[in-house]
Amino acid sequence: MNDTIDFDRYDRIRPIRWTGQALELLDQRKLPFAVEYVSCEDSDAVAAAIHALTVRGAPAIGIAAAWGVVLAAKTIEADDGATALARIEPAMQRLNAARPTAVNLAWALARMRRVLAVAGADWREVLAREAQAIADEDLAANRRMGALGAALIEPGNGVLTHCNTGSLATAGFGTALGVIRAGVAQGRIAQVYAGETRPWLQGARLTVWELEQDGIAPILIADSAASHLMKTGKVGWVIVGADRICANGDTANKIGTYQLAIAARHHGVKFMVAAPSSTVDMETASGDLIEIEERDPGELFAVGGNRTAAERVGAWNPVFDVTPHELIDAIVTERGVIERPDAAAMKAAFGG
Ligand SMILES: CSC[C@H]1O[C@H](OP(=O)(O)O)[C@H](O)[C@@H]1O
Repeated sequence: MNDTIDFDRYDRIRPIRWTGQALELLDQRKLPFAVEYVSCEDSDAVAAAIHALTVRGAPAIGIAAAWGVVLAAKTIEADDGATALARIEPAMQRLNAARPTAVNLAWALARMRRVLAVAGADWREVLAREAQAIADEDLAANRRMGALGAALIEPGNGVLTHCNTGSLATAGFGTALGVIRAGVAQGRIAQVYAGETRPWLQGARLTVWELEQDGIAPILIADSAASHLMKTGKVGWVIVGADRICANGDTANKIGTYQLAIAARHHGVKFMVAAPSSTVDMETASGDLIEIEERDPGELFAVGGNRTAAERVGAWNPVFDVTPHELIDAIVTERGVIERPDAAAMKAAFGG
């Protein structure tokens, strides 16, 4: 076992590219069968890309929104930041409305507002520097989280992950998938199991693709096989990401996470949430206050454009759920590990 991570091998995918004039997004609707970037020339194109899941994943949508603000600045005339802020606010509201659950979107926009409000005549350059800083800090946070989370994993076990929390969902390396990459690199993880993650198949399409780029061979399972896998004793940890972690540790994440946590506790499997501090929302007291995004029921009727459901059927498509903090064994951020998270532990770690 070693404690080094070869980032040249494990951190090569970049879903978001800033050209200086436009934002290029790796189109995650088309992976793994096509690797294509789309170019966003204005902030509304970025908002549309976030809503359409062209770019997705809590940290990644925050980063994309920050660059969306930079694109919006191209259309604004102002001599200082405060004047620009008033004029750019409508575009920021449209970016914020793109998706409701991941706090990173609002967090990134609030950060852009803070620097713009006090900027001078160079306010456009200030915005661009802040967007780049948000991306750079996310990458550094993911690499630190990887090491902190991997250190919790006893060597020799398998791990199960859900959805996609890798480079595609962040500035690079990933959150939960970063922990898994680090655990594999250090020889701690014997086998990675990936849940397909219906209906959008982030696991089957994105996580499997990412791991294959690293030379890691995951085993794909149906979402409905997760409890049965845990019963076999082959998995020591369930490791997932987050879209919003509340002041008491309740965590919103991809739909299906909650039932994984229930099954994990029943089978004595440990449950880890890995997310940067930009996903922590100390303003929201508990998980019942989180707005859960519901998407087009049509996402349940077909896969890859091929219908899989009988005709004339209704559907309900919430795309997140909330795992109560009592079912979480560890929350890992770049600031450290919170074991058995609750309101007191979160306050000690994040203030508020
Ligand atoms: C590090 S990504 C966090 C989070 O975002 C994903 O949701 P979506 O694919 O709908 O953007 C999923 O919940 C991940 O765990």
